[in-house]
Amino acid sequence: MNAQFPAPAPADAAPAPQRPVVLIGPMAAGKSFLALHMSKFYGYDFVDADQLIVSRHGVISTIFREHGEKYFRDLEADTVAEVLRDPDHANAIFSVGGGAPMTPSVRRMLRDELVAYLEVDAETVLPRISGNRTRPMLQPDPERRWQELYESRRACYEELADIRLDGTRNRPVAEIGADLEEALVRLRAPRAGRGAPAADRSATDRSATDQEAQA
Ligand SMILES: Nc1ncnc2c1ncn2[C@@H]1O[C@H](COP(=O)(O)OP(=O)(O)OP(=O)(O)O)[C@@H](O)[C@H]1O
Ligand SMILES: O=C(O)C1=C[C@@H](O)[C@@H](O)[C@H](O)C1
Ligand SMILES: [Mg+2]
Repeated sequence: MNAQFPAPAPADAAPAPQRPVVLIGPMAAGKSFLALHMSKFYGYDFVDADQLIVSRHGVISTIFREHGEKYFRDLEADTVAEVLRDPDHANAIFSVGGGAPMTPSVRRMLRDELVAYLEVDAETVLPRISGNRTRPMLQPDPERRWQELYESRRACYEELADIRLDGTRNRPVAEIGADLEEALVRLRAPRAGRGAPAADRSATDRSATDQEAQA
């Protein structure tokens, strides 16, 4: 959980500049699909770390084969850092690869960002990756490897999540997207003055205050 978002601000402070929303979650959860949907239906910019890497360095399986995983992780960390510091991407829904948050430097960056975690179950994802021969991290047994990876990464996703999105039971992307938009509107709404009586504050304002108290 990111203790710094939303940042506490006095009532008369200028609004914080908009930041991208970083979508995390396991491989084939639907992060890129959701980010694209958010750009089409809600007007966010679409930015995807894997796509940027492919456009600049070629296909991921070849990068892994020719240079190894560490080389890919370094490219990935550089790409995430570049997008996060680019003011042109301030309005983006930014999907990152399933393994990106496992890199310590990426994890540190994401602790200061607004992070949405797309949670899924094996029943939803296994049909999407069954028989896959191109995802290097899933070889040689995609179904078994996907489950092992999710188990080992789940705690990290949970730790970083400001927003948790339910992508289980093959939920349609339109429903997941509506949940994300609703969460963003709530989190980004101007907050009531700190001195306002509790009854004047919305449930989200109260839960943000509770989060600060626990941070
Ligand atoms: N809500 C959904 N309903 C049906 N199909 C979906 C949904 N979300 C994603 N898919 C399908 O699942 C596949 C994987 O989705 P996607 O590429 O978006 O996953 P990802 O989380 O970005 O994975 P990676 O970590 O590899 O980048 C795609 O073929 C996509 O069409
Ligand atoms: O989960 C992972 O480790 C990966 C996920 C993909 O999005 C790609 O970033 C790559 O195949 C590695
Ligand atoms: Mg993707």
